[in-house]
Amino acid sequence: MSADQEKSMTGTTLQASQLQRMLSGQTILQDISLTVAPGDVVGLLGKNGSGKTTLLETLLGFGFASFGNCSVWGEESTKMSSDCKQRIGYVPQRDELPGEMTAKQLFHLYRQLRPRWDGDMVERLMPAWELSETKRIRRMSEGQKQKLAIVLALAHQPELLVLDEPVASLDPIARRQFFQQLMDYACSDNRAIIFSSHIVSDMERIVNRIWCLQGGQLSCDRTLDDLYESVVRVSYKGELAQAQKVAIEGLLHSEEDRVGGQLILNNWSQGRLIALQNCGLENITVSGLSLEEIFLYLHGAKHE
Ligand SMILES: Nc1ncnc2c1ncn2[C@@H]1O[C@H](COP(=O)(O)OP(=O)(O)OP(=O)(O)O)[C@@H](O)[C@H]1O
Repeated sequence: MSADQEKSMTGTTLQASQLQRMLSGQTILQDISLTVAPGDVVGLLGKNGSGKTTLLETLLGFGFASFGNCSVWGEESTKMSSDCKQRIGYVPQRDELPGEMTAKQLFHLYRQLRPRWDGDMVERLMPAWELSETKRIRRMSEGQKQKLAIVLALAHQPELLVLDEPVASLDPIARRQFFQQLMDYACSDNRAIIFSSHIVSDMERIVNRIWCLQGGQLSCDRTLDDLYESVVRVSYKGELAQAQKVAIEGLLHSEEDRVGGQLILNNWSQGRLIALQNCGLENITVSGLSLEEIFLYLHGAKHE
């Protein structure tokens, strides 16, 4: 193992502290502190306009923070050396591929620029993903362009892979192939992945950490397991007075039926069961939620 590889196994891949970003006089990102370590597969969730693209672009140094700082492998994001950039793969939300070129021409170019180019992977993925090497990129469909952008981002075996809505234009079969490829890629311990997507069910299969952006602020930065254990559905028999309900910590949602009801609670711990029993509730059962349900409840978007 090289010294560089050893360093990235143990060190922090990416770090941001009190990050703020203003655009056209508006605060888009506010007070964001986070770290990414080798082995992290981070899913970035947030409503339209919550700041996901702006955050990813700022972390990678495509724009300057108005306050705070961010760095990749210890190098300030906006001043990264070319060595550092070589270790990153990025798929932007909007296609930025040169339309007049073919994939074959692009590969030829990239192979010269990127020492760790994995020609075997490219040769395997192109037919598997039904991509033409000889068609001009501008004649490709949006989904085909997105797939090509993913191949290009993966082909130099980056240690940090950042994907901004990589599956938005992909059909269900292509999405499955993409996630399989991403899982293979994530198997190597020294790699880290950050990707944003609105398709939460897909994300759930691969990530081990979740970031939620709400109005430009990082409202959640938790491991997936922690989130599953923390946000739960509690079913009960009995009746809760309004005053009792208001006093329940972390209550995200509640609904009642003739014999009892359900509570969706944040920050759940087994110790809280006694407090609910003390409210006179019986037959209390606690069950988990899907990531999509958790996301909707945390955003107050799940209705009775
Ligand atoms: N150059 C800019 N000038 C002013 N405002 C901007 C600029 N770029 C983005 N914004 C605003 O910043 C906010 C966040 O945009 P961003 O694209 O980061 O959101 P997003 O979470 O990626 O959204 P989506 O899910 O729709 O892709 C939006 O309100 C957007 O209008």
